[in-house]
Amino acid sequence: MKTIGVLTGGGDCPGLNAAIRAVVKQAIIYDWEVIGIRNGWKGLIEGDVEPLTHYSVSGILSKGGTILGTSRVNPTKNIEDLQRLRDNIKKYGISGIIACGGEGTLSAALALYRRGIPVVGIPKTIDNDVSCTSKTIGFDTAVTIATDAIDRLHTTAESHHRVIIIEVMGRHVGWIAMAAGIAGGANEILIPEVPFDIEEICENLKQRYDHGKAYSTVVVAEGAIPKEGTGFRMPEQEIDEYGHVKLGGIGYLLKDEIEKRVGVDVRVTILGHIQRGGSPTPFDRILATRMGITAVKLLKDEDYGKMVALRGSKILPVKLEDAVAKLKTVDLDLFDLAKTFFG
Ligand SMILES: Nc1ncnc2c1ncn2[C@@H]1O[C@H](COP(=O)(O)OP(=O)(O)OP(=O)(O)O)[C@@H](O)[C@H]1O
Ligand SMILES: O=P(O)(O)OC[C@H]1O[C@](O)(CO)[C@@H](O)[C@@H]1O
Ligand SMILES: [Mg+2]
Repeated sequence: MKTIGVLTGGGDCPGLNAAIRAVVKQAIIYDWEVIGIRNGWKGLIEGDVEPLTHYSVSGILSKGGTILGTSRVNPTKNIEDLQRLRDNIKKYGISGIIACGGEGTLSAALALYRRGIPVVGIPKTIDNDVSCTSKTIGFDTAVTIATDAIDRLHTTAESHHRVIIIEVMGRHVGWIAMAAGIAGGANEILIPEVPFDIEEICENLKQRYDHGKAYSTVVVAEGAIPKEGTGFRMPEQEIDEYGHVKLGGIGYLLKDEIEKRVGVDVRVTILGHIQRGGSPTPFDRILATRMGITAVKLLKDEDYGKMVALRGSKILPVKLEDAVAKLKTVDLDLFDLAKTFFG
């Protein structure tokens, strides 16, 4: 009999509960015990844990968020926390840890693995920016929500002959913007990987009006940046308690520029955390279920330091160090395809 621990770290996303449920169900088949670690690595440092049984995971498959809670705490920040974490692993008899997280939480998992802690990772983040896996848990749901929003904003933009800017999440990468932009037929898509030229965008929008298309939808990732020397100034940005730049608001900067340069009525919708809430899509439920089960199997094989990944149609292990070596940025061939529909 083994005892394993499971935690969720970083921003929450739909599908985490489906993964936790799968971990618990598979562990029960092996006759193992599962300890739920509350609020990411913080719970392991503080010894904030709860046993997870059949009953604790009953009815959570379709529920958004994470029943375990989450945080962005770095367990390797100081030696004292690291020691407390080790003491708690010993205290609760944990022989393997499953960490569900984005590149930050998984980098911490790798750092712990390198210090001898038996850990495997499950990639989750609406941003879809973890390498070595074609999809992360939560991305499909976020794209579905953003596409629905674009569809709805499209009809009102058309009725009022307006430009509507839809700002979506995507701190370092533009996967949500690109996927939802293509699916929703956006007239412009702005992503962090390809700095934008405000003059070019305004020219395209003007041309649409000249050609009788008296409305437009513009999708912008929150982390989009202007091309240098193109006359678009970004304000100073605030930093949050975990050292992340506080994003959100590029849509309003674009609005001012477009109104000034094109002379049309512009409205802005910032989708924000709506993209991270609510029920996961069937795709995310299935992905999370498969990943959760495979992660437990890796612990059974004592195949630590790995992350489960979607490779083609299979869920396979990859090295954590490869998964976090660099962010998975947008496929620029796909972005080129999206450009066919700009203007
Ligand atoms: N190289 C690293 N080593 C140890 N800890 C790290 C490392 N990089 C990031 N972290 C910790 O992981 C936390 C979570 O990272 P982050 O906030 O990026 O979330 P995430 O897990 O990537 O999920 P998401 O990006 O979807 O919100 C960070 O706040 C930081 O404390
Ligand atoms: O929950 P917070 O701290 O506002 O985090 C927002 C960030 O989290 C993410 O949603 C990733 O989970 C980013 O796209 C976004 O920038
Ligand atoms: Mg991250």
